Amino acid sequence: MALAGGVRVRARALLRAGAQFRGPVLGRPEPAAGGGDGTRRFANLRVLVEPDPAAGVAVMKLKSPPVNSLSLEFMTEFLISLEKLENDKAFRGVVITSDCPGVFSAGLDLTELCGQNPAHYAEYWKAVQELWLRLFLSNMVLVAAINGVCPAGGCLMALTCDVRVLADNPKFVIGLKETQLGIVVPFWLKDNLVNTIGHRASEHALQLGLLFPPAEALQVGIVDQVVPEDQLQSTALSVMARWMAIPDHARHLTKAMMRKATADSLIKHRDADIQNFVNFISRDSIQKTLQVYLQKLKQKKG
Ligand SMILES: CC/C=C\C/C=C\CCCC/C=C/C(=O)SCCNC(=O)CCNC(=O)[C@H](O)C(C)(C)COP(=O)(O)OP(=O)(O)OC[C@H]1O[C@@H](n2cnc3c(N)ncnc32)[C@H](O)[C@@H]1OP(=O)(O)O
Repeated sequence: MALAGGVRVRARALLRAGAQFRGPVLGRPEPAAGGGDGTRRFANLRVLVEPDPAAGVAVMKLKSPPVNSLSLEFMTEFLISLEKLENDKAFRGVVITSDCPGVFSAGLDLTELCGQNPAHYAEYWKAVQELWLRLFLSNMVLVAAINGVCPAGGCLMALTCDVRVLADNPKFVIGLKETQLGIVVPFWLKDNLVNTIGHRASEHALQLGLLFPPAEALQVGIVDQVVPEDQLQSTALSVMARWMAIPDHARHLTKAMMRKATADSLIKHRDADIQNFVNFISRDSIQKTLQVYLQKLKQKKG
């Protein structure tokens, strides 16, 4: 699936501005881009990709400090990296994890949702839809190695994955807390949750805006495994190895079959969903609530 129009334009702008794959990452000298040794890492500004072509797997590390919030730039860069892996036949699986200590992703970037104009909200929501669709319909096996708090839009990303492994730390809660912020999850994210944990559990989780700590997350089924923090990466890779043992075409066709109806319901109503979002987020009452919330977050330290 190709990037949607607005996101593609922004992607091109980012690439022109230099957000392409580059050699040295984390201060380590590496072969020049295109060196072809098959082992080097590559990165744009906010996503670090560690490829292991021999295993057919890449680890994507979200590194948009402080909290990996889903800004337009971050989502665009993420999708560029994902598309690059999708287009490279060497890669059949991706582990998604965070490079920001204690936070997988804080979800939608609240500064993108506050005090902007309708055109911006429309562009932003289109990018959120695109992020979800591209992950949800990915040909590759996606394993989320959740090494931090994972609320709302962070959970959205994790829910698109085939498997979620959560590090066992009571601070690492996961869930769709939207109602606590006075906002409502879109129907397609609700469907994604229902497909994952069932209808009744979703009703409770969504209405109450529940954030599940590890043991509860496992019990309700929003994650598949909880492991000690120091075993997260190795567990994610061994889960991946199990999935990689299945012939790709059969696995992928099965995944597509299982997910088609849920994805189609958004694909058929993308414009209406954008309009709905713009109308909702532009309301004075919603703007006020989000601004107060953002201010509270900012004052936390002070
Ligand atoms: C069609 C449908 C119609 C309508 C639907 C409308 C909307 C639906 C959207 C549904 C999908 C998803 C929604 C969302 O994702 S909303 C965002 C929800 N996220 C949160 O509530 C998390 C908020 N953040 C936190 O709780 C903490 O920051 C966190 C992640 C626990 C980390 O804590 P800590 O390490 O202590 O870090 P700080 O809190 O000090 O934060 C550091 C820094 O980051 C800023 N920040 C945090 N979160 C966000 C964010 N989500 N967006 C933007 N900025 C964020 C924070 O303000 C601090 O900034 P500073 O300048 O002070 O450094």
